[in-house]
Parts: sequence; structure tokens; C-alpha cells
Amino acid sequence: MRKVLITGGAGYIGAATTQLFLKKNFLVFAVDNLSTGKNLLTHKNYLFIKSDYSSNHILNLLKKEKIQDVIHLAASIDNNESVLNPKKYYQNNFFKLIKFLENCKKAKIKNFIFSSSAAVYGEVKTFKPLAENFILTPSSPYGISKMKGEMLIRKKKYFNSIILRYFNVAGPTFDNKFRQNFKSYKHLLKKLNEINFSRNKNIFKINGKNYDTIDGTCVRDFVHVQDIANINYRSLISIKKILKNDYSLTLNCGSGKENSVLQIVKKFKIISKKNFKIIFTKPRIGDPPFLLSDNRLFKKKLGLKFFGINKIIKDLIK
Ligand SMILES: O=c1ccn([C@@H]2O[C@H](COP(=O)(O)OP(=O)(O)O[C@H]3O[C@H](CO)[C@H](O)[C@H](O)[C@H]3O)[C@@H](O)[C@H]2O)c(=O)[nH]1
Repeated sequence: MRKVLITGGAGYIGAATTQLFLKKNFLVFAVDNLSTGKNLLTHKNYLFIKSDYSSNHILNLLKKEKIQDVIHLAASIDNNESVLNPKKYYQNNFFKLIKFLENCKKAKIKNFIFSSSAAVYGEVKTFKPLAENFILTPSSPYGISKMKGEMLIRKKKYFNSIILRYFNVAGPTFDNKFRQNFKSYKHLLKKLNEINFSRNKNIFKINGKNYDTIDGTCVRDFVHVQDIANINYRSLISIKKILKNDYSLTLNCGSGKENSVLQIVKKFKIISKKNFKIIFTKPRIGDPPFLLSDNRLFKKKLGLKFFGINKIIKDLIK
């Protein structure tokens, strides 16, 4: 049975990815320090280890179990928080990664999938889809920590690596089991779904209305978490075919379909059949006005289709 180590395995994307690898008959070692995600599974081929991903405990596990495949998802992921507490982001996402990569070398890891983010593009001045070779100007410590992580991994030639730049991930995991539920997160679809519909005077706050976009609100490219799990899986099992003679490749993981925040809020209103008032508040610091994936390389290499925003919303309100 093929083994895989999934760091951040109890997180939101970690849980969806773990569910899929179990379904595909992998023996999954899920490591997580349970600081944000607490999504644990029960399955005969699932082993949960409460630990920091960079610990010696994990190094010993990799060696003992002769694990060759790693999906690295563990990270602090809140753009807003990273502006307030940058040290936490450099520590968790970068300095620990340095140690973890040394451990992966010692354990002779062969294949490494790294979860990066569209946050590496930052506050781009263009209003076009972003290709992987677009200049990186991250606007938050979170984005910077991911960009530095990418650069570090690309230099490592002792394993195959695929760097996946996730765009905006949303929707429930398989079987509708887990969601983006960490209380302090302020993700758009999480906040929309949290509106207390039993009250009459519900309001939803949109951050900013004067961006240079179709309707003045920010534009995003939403991807279903189940698509992301599938991308993680396909990247690993097809890594040789994807890389050909190279040792590392970076891929955008976005649907290429743009939606403004206001469009999404209106769609949510229609699909959920709930009534609430929309108000505009001040823009969020470091909020990129426009993030849209140019996914031509992704399509060429992985050829997967995306579910789309309507299904994400329908699944969320189930
Ligand atoms: O109550 C809310 C919540 C969000 N928004 C707006 O909706 C857009 C999307 O916000 P999210 O918080 O859902 O997502 P972000 O684009 O800020 O960031 C997300 O996507 C990034 C990549 O695109 C990174 O991966 C990051 O970790 C992840 O949180 C932003 O313009 C935000 O200001 C609102 O107007 N009101």
C-alpha cells in the first residue's frame, strides 16, 4: 500500500485531501498541531500524529515508515492576521519549512507537493488572468512567506516537486463533512454562510466599493475544496509525467472564472433564497483588487475541470 504524509492533515484542505487519498487506497499519515483545524477522521488506513510538521518526531516517522511522498499543507493562512502578526507567518510558513525540507532530505523523500497561494501575486496592477511567470509582489506577510517557501523548494533538486498556487478555496469537503470553520477566519463564503437567517435585520458587509473593477468590488477566482483535493492527488500520482525531465513545476490552481465579491453575494442570495441587506464598508488592508488564474498550463499538465461557484454555494448551504 502506498504511503503519504499529509502535513496540516486536520485542516480544511487537509481533511478533504486526506479523504480522497484514503478513497484511493493510500495509507495516510496525517500530521497536524491542531492549532486551527481539528478535522480528524476514522479509517483503518488513517494514522493521525499530533505534532509540529518540522519536528524530529516526524523525521523519525518518515524514516521508520519509509515514506516517499509528502503533501505539505500545514501553514498559517490568514492574510489579515499576517499583517498584524508577521513573525508568526515567517516562523510557521518559512523557518519551519527550512527544517522540514532538511528532514525530507534526510528521509530521502522522492515527491513533494507544496501548497502555495495566489496571495504570492499580491496587489497586481493588471486586470487580466495571471500566468505563473507573472511578477510576484505579495502584499501581505502571508503572501511573502509563501513566495519565499516556493523559492526554497525550487532550489531543492533532491526530490520532485510541484508547487500549487491555490486561488480562493471554498465549499465543503467530501460527504459535506468539514468546512472552513475556524472562528476567526473572515473568508467571504464562510461569512456569508454564517449569516443568522432567523433574524429579520440581517446585513452583509462588503469590504470596499471603489476598486477599478466591473462593479467596484474585488474580483476573485473561487475553487471547490474537492477540486483542490483532486489536484493534490493527481499532482502526486502523475508527478513524473507532469515534470518530464524537470525536477520542479509551479501551477496555478484556479478555474479562470472571475466573480466580483458583489456578484458572489448576489448569487448566494438567490441560491440560498435568504434575504439580507448588503452594505459597503472600508476596504480591507492588503486586499488585492483582482485575482484571476490563467490556467492554461494547469489544463495542459493536469487537464482537470472545475466545479464552479454555483456548485460551491449549493454544497455549502446543504
Ligand atoms: O465578510 C467579508 C469577507 C470577505 N470579503 C471580501 O471578499 C474577498 C475574498 O476574501 P476572502 O477572505 O474570502 O479571501 P482572500 O482573497 O482575502 O484570501 C484567500 O485567498 C487567497 C488566494 O487568493 C489566499 O489563499 C488566502 O489564504 C485566502 O484567505 C476579499 O476582497 C474580501 O475583502 C468581504 O467583502 N466581506
